[in-house]
Amino acid sequence: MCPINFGASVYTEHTQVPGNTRTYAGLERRSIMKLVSVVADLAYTLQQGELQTEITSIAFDSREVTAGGLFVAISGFQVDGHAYIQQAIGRGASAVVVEQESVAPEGIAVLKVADSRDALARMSATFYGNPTETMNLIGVTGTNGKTTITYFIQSILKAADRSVGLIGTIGSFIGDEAVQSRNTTPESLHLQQLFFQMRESDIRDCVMEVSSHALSLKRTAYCRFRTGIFTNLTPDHLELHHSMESYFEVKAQLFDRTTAANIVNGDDEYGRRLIERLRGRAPRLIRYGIRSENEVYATEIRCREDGTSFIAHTPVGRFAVDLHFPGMIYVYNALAAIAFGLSEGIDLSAIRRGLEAVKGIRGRMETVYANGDYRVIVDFAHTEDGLEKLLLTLLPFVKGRIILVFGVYGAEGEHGERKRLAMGRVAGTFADLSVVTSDNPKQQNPARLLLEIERGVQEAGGVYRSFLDRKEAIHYALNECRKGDIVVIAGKGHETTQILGNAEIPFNEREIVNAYMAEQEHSGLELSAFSE
Ligand SMILES: CC(=O)N[C@H]1[C@@H](OP(=O)(O)OP(=O)(O)OC[C@H]2O[C@@H](n3ccc(=O)[nH]c3=O)[C@H](O)[C@@H]2O)O[C@H](CO)[C@@H](O)[C@@H]1O[C@H](C)C(=O)N[C@@H](C)C(=O)N[C@H](CCC(=O)O)C(=O)O
Ligand SMILES: Nc1ncnc2c1ncn2[C@@H]1O[C@H](COP(=O)(O)OP(=O)(O)OP(=O)(O)O)[C@@H](O)[C@H]1O
Repeated sequence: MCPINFGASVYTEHTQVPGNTRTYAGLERRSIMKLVSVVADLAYTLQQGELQTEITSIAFDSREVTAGGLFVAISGFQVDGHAYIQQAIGRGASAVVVEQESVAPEGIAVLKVADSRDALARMSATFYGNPTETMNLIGVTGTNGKTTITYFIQSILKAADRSVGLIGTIGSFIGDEAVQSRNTTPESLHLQQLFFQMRESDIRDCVMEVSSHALSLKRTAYCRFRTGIFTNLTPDHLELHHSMESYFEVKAQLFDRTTAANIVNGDDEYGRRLIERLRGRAPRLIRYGIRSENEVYATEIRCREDGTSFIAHTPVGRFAVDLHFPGMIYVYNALAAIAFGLSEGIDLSAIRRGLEAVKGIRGRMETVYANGDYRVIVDFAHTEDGLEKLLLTLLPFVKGRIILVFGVYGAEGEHGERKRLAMGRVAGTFADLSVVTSDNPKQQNPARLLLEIERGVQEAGGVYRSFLDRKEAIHYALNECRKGDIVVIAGKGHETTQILGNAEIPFNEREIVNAYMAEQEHSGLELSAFSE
């Protein structure tokens, strides 16, 4: 019997997902497992207490501990979880797992491990009955394109009449039920809870985004992946990985753990390096890309303002596809999903139906306002590569100017600064007007971040204006918009908050744009503000 504890607070997230968002209230089921069973596959030293202690739940946050729970103390980036052991015990924890010498009252079991994050992953998988052992788990990794590919795969599996779970940046789905999430790849405990719930709902297929943070921080340890998909690798998250080499090595780890297929972008520089490494090894390797040397490739690619058509070539036949997304990046993302469909033996007509059924993804090339004269797009482009590809996709279709509103979140220090400079250069090169602003500056000085971005725009000879306040920046861009122009608001995509200091403030770009436009229309100002 597998113990379950889905309290209402098990999964507290910030971003919104579309659909009927699932809450865990009312789902709480309690079972009890002896500590000795929870740690059966764990290397540990028992410092005090009893292994016969009964455990009702696991928590890595003291604020979420419930009576009879097991608290795992993690030394974090911000604070040290060991400082919250007393709080966890105060909330009823009957056992704690630590990686530093810690004191606890008599009667509380204390287990010392080498790595708390790894221990959390191990115990969570055990506690929830190792659900991925009986699942078809597909992991998608790479810098850009993960979310889109997971949505394409979800839709292909649905077209093949299979129930599917999805875990990623915009949120997670247990079948059609949405679950909000904070991270692209949730913490190991939350992952195992999601997998468990999927199995409870008879869902065997699950497609998930696997971020490099997740791989580094052991969130996906003890998950059994059948298929791995690699999209591309361009500079991002270097504050954690320090170099592209170690960023690549972390991503590559996923492909040592797969059992059914590895699907890799053969046109990407790092994809080719991965292919060299995987060639001749099990499991089956499938390369995708535009070039015909790949097993799955595309010809006759035609981009329209509202979509892209192409002929997909596969070892078992070719077929026409018409995507609802404009641009080459979506051809790549679709080819990855096609390769997956093939590896699963799904027939080509279902693959095509699945791809064409994806009408839009929140914050991915999303038109949030349009009238005959101008269009406002929100997109999640937040890397140099993503921003460049977004602007290059739009360039052929814009009759007037591209007005780009963007900021760059990037960590403190040289990597963050380099990212801001690089994205500033891209904006200065391809946008007619850059409106530089803030994007989750968090604890950093927003004015300094803007100066670093501006330097890039200036180096590229771009025209720009800067506003610390993102809402003001959007208003300025909308007010500047003339017939034929496109306003692109990049960086936040699906996100609905702005993080300033430690505060997370509601910030919905769709609402801001539409409220402003409604106001203009109402006051009759549109004639002057949006004249040619
Ligand atoms: C940098 C990073 O990855 N941070 C993650 C990390 O948080 P942390 O180490 O900073 O946690 P902390 O605040 O120092 O706390 C340490 C420990 O003390 C505990 N604590 C804290 C306070 C308290 O009162 N009681 C208590 O027990 C915390 O629950 C935690 O276990 O562990 C947390 C729990 O798993 C994550 O939610 C958190 O992700 C934060 C929100 C984050 O922004 N992560 C980003 C960088 C991230 O992971 N991104 C990737 C990639 C996205 C992409 O592709 O672009 C993702 O997968 O989302
Ligand atoms: N194949 C691709 N190559 C380059 N850029 C892409 C690609 N696919 C999408 N993008 C850009 O990256 C943005 C994010 O796309 P998507 O959400 O699919 O990627 P992701 O890998 O999930 O990102 P993240 O992990 O940061 O959430 C898109 O809005 C688009 O601008």
